[in-house]
Amino acid sequence: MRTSWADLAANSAAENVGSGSSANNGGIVANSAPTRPAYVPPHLRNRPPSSDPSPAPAPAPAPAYSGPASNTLQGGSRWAAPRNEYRPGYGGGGGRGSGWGNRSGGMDRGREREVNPFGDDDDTEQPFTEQETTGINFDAYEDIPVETSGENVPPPVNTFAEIDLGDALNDNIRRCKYVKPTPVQRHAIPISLSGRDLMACAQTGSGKTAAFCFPIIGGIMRGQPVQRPPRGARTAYPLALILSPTRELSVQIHEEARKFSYKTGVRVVVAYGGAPINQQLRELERGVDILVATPGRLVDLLERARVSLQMIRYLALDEADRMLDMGFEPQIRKIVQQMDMPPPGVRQTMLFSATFPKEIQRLASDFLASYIFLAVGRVGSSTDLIVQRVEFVLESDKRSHLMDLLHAQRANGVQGKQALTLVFVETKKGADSLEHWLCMNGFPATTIHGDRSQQEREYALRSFKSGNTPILVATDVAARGLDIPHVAHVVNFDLPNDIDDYVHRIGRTGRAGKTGLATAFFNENNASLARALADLMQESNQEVPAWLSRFAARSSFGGGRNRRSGGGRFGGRDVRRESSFNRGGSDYYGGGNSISGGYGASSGGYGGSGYGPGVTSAWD
Ligand SMILES: Nc1ncnc2c1ncn2[C@@H]1O[C@H](COP(=O)(O)OP(=O)(O)OP(=O)(O)O)[C@@H](O)[C@H]1O
Repeated sequence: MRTSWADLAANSAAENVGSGSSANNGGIVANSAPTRPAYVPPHLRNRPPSSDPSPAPAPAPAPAYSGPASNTLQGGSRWAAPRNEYRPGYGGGGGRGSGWGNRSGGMDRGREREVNPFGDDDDTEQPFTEQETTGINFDAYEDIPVETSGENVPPPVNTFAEIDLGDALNDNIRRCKYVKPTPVQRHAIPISLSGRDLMACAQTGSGKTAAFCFPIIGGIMRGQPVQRPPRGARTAYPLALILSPTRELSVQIHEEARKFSYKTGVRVVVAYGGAPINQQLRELERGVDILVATPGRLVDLLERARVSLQMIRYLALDEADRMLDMGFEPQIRKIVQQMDMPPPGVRQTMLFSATFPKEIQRLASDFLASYIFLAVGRVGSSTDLIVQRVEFVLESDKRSHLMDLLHAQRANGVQGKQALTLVFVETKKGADSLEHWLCMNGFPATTIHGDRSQQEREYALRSFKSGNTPILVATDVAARGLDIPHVAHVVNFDLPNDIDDYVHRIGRTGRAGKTGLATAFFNENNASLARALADLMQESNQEVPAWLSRFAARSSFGGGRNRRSGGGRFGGRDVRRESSFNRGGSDYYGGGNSISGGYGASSGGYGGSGYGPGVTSAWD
């Protein structure tokens, strides 16, 4: 028997409230070094002060795949700068392992102290142990069917210990309290470490960020030494590029990547629009191994010749389907195909998302070479950890209905604390107006949308995360990727037109094994979404109201980009399995492998009217 939504909210709140503030420090951590330090490439960092700065190349493990590892840019003589131009300066240390050369060992030079992104001084000597509490409920993921396709797929691992990530990175995994890899990590990390290109689809909140960060950081640590331009050069030459669609998501990925790369000697820099470019330029001048960026700001930096992509070995697109849709595709093509980035097969490319429409998969194959397709759970499915409710609410009743929900939630709150509630609306004006109305009615709320300044956006997010303002009214700018602990309830005050957007929105709760609640207000205006919504809910074992089923039966296949129309429940995975897929021989499909659970034939397809309306102005 189902409990009431208020009970669910209370339960969810109990799980989500009170395990300490997660206030976000936000943005780039300013370094307090009095003088500007020289950039030191990873292979020259962490050497004893008296040692010869000329590096002995790290003995890189023989790669199983001859792609990026044989990159002619690696260790090449493109840059004739004398090696003693580089001076140790960026912190590092702690490495104990063999086979990781001089990248993981060493010490802080005192020239520039690496800020501890964990904000503590813990030591990390304890081994990985199952007993440690991480808050993640792995049982929730055990039954998820996994499918891979492509040639020679490397086998998954069960533990981090099985993966050769190096001591420094392993220490950081412990600091993050990750005891064992999530399913997407179990599969994706060995694939990426073997050098293969990857298109990976896994549910929201299932740990995709680490799945692409670990192989990049590990790869840079053990890669061949790279010679880059001398100190003081104005152009930065990152080895890895991680692109994401929003500023806040780029900031978040940067924060995560800094934790994972702490004391590895790998330097991560973020560049995104709306923030002063000068500070970002200064960070880039100090050197960058991994650049996390939004496309607009990156194009700006490329046009100013402040960043060159010619040494890129790793390209990761987070929210890849969004990055390749109509709104972003031209910018992505410019960055990836029309500047100086090495082509597919030379660089290694990783695409990650919780949703991967087929037309986007087809497009994405332009950026990949002989890739492996990985689906953890059905492509575009929502996690069963989220209890989904859909209620029929007329436009004119939405505010009072929201008020009822919030009152009940407050009454059921834990220790008088309002659980964090994220309310999605369609327009920026609508967001401001609803925020004002909520505040007037005694519910502290803030907003995040594209008309707010970046400072306001970051402030709003911090205030929400810390619980100071427990209601955040947002447009789709907050729909993807944001990992905000303790969000107990997502309300779709206005439903999106696209079911994939709905999947990402509700995915702001029910993350990392925790449960969550999502409530949608539905009325005639959303009829085109009815079928996709009903199918999605059914797939995730949710109660579908009879009235929604009637709407779904009435609605034609034409609206809502109904990805399930014409397909079986588990149909529609790797597009290469479809006979219609033909990229002129530039790629191939090497067979499929369903690891657990069975999938029907790939007969699905979009019955919808083409890809959605493109990008709303909320996006960066
Ligand atoms: N192996 C692990 N053990 C414990 N927690 C983990 C592990 N991997 C990731 N997490 C945590 O799970 C949460 C969700 O991870 P992440 O943000 O990478 O999800 P995601 O799959 O990228 O979600 P989305 O699709 O919404 O972008 C984060 O708080 C992260 O720290």
